[in-house]
Amino acid sequence: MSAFRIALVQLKVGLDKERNLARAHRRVLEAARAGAQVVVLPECFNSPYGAHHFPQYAEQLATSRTAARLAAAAREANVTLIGGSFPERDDATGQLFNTCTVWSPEGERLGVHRKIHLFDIDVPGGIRFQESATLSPGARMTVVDTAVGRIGIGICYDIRFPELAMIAAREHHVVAMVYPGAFNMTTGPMHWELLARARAVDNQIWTALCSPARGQGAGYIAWGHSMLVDPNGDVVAEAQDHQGEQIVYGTVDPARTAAVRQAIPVTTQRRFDVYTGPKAVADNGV
Ligand SMILES: O=C(O)CCC(=O)C(=O)O
Repeated sequence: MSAFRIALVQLKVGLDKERNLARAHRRVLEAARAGAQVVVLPECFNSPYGAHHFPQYAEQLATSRTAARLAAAAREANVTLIGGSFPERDDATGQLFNTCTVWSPEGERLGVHRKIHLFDIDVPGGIRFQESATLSPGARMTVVDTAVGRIGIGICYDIRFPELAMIAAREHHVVAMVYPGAFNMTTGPMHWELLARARAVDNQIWTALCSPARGQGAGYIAWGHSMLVDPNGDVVAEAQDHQGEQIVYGTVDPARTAAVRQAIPVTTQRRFDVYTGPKAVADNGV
């Protein structure tokens, strides 16, 4: 597997779906012209982020205008496109999901990830959010074989659950975890970078987070700070302008992964003989 250029499109998202789609399309082409082989869009890129918006913006995958635009953009730009997420309505049940689709440079759909962990939180004096008011949780992990290698997908709050990245890295050998996300002005400064670096260093994998720009127009204020973190836990690229739209570029290099794993070989030093079973913690504490 060789190194590849990744672009994180910190997109401005507003109320007008068509404008959101057109803007995303333009930015995918721009990123490709700048040499990106993989382009990532943010969570909820066709709709403002808010439980009450989701039903109005939701689309069925089979007939989705948003999915068709993503396929066309991937094909036109000749890139692997990790298409952020949009509210999806299940054809059969009518349930809504927060869904990421992944596209090949030929415009074929390679994967679909429905956000597994819904963002239901209540931070006193900070933020209360109830994604489950309108959305249902996905029930499957997603790893996708792309032209540049195997990539694990999570959406935003999914990053708080280390099991996802751990299983993707250790059982499925992903080169990177990619999280379209839209943290906010309370939990963004608290945990965004910490979680990105934690998932990276725990698993010695590349970790990419892609946020919308911090527009204030549609209610929810995203944190911005789209970033790429290397397998050593170092932030190697980060958006500098959070208000405005910006594309963050970086290189995902498997040689860096190998070097980090060789220098600090935790991947081969795990003691599964100790972690589980009745004797995992001895009676006398030793
Ligand atoms: O985990 C957080 O703090 C933010 C999560 C979030 O905004 C989301 O899941 O959309």
